[in-house]
Amino acid sequence: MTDSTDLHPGGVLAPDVAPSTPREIEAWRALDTVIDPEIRQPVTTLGMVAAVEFSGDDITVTIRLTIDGCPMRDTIQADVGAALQNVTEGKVSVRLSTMTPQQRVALQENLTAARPKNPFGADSLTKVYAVASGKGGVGKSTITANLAVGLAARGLAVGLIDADIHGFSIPGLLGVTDKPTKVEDLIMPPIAFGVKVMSIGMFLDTDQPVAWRGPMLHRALEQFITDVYWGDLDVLLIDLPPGTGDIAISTAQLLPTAELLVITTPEHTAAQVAARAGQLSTQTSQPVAGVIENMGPLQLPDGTFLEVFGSGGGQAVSDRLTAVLDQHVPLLGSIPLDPVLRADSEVGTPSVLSSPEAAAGQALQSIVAQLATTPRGLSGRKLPVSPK
Ligand SMILES: Nc1ncnc2c1ncn2[C@@H]1O[C@H](COP(=O)(O)OP(=O)(O)OP(=O)(O)O)[C@@H](O)[C@H]1O
Repeated sequence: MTDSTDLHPGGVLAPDVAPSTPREIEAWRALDTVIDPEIRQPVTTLGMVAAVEFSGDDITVTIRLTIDGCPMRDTIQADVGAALQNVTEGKVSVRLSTMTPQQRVALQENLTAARPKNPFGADSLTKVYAVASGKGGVGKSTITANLAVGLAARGLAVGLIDADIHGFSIPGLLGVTDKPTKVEDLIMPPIAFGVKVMSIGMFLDTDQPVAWRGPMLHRALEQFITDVYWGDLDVLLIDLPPGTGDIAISTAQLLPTAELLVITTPEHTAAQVAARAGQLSTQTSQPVAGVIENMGPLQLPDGTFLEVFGSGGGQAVSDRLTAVLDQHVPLLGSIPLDPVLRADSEVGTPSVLSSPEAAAGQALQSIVAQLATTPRGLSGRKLPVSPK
């Protein structure tokens, strides 16, 4: 008899029927390639495979989902079926069951065992960008959502926290309707376009107004950081509320390696307000990674440009912050006013993917390229984080 204990976890997460024959072991190895979409680890190591049973050439696999009604059930079922196609000529059936409470506790313990309470603390290798603006309506959330999706499309593991608690719009921008699932006390963020997304909006009725004070906002952000299973992220983006409020200070405390991205429109008054938001970084010791101008000149069908919101604001903020902070703060790009970006946002399909040839899509791609860092999983090298 072959010892198969290295193929699967033990204890309560051990399979009901352990693989023993060469065929079963081969099937088990094929299942190693099936990655749970939420946890991003092989279903075999998570204890999600309860049994692999042959009847002649037909094979039946029993998968334990973490919770009943898991939103990823169809994906997991399809991936398991696909992984076993080459293992047998016979029929492949995938049966779904649900973990027991004891199994869920064991899984949560396994997932959190080696994890620091704050996975984005001072020693973290994750690049953290907090996206700030001086005032509302400048397109901060739209840009944050697009940057996250663009970075994920380049193979980076990306998380996105919507900390714009009063005006949360990230779920809509990414078409997320799923609620986060829970494995005991651990929250599994929904995934959209490869990005793990958390928003307070996922816990509220859509029409409910939110009147939260500073300490509650701090606690909400803290929970998003400590109670959510983010896994190993290359990049974490935070969509901050507009202005220089409490949550910006909380971000600096809870995410000590965070760098700011400052969004402004081209007009002079907006640039002044944006520069003030950027200067807050002197109080919180956060470097400013760059400035992004949004709603720049709109190209008309005759090829001329219409400066709806004026011009030069992005460069002005970059110059001002470079002068005031003791560092070069680059203008990372100017995204033009583009009806395509607005229309894509409305239906939850980010332009960076769905309209890369449009004017805004191209500008966003260029900014993504500047922010992209080497995927940690592939390189095994440390990321250039710069803790203050
Ligand atoms: N470059 C652009 N071209 C056309 N429309 C844009 C552009 N950028 C943003 N918009 C539109 O402007 C509106 C405001 O954008 P968004 O909600 O992202 O702003 P915001 O700065 O996050 O606002 P708040 O912080 O108040 O939530 C949205 O309807 C969005 O689709």
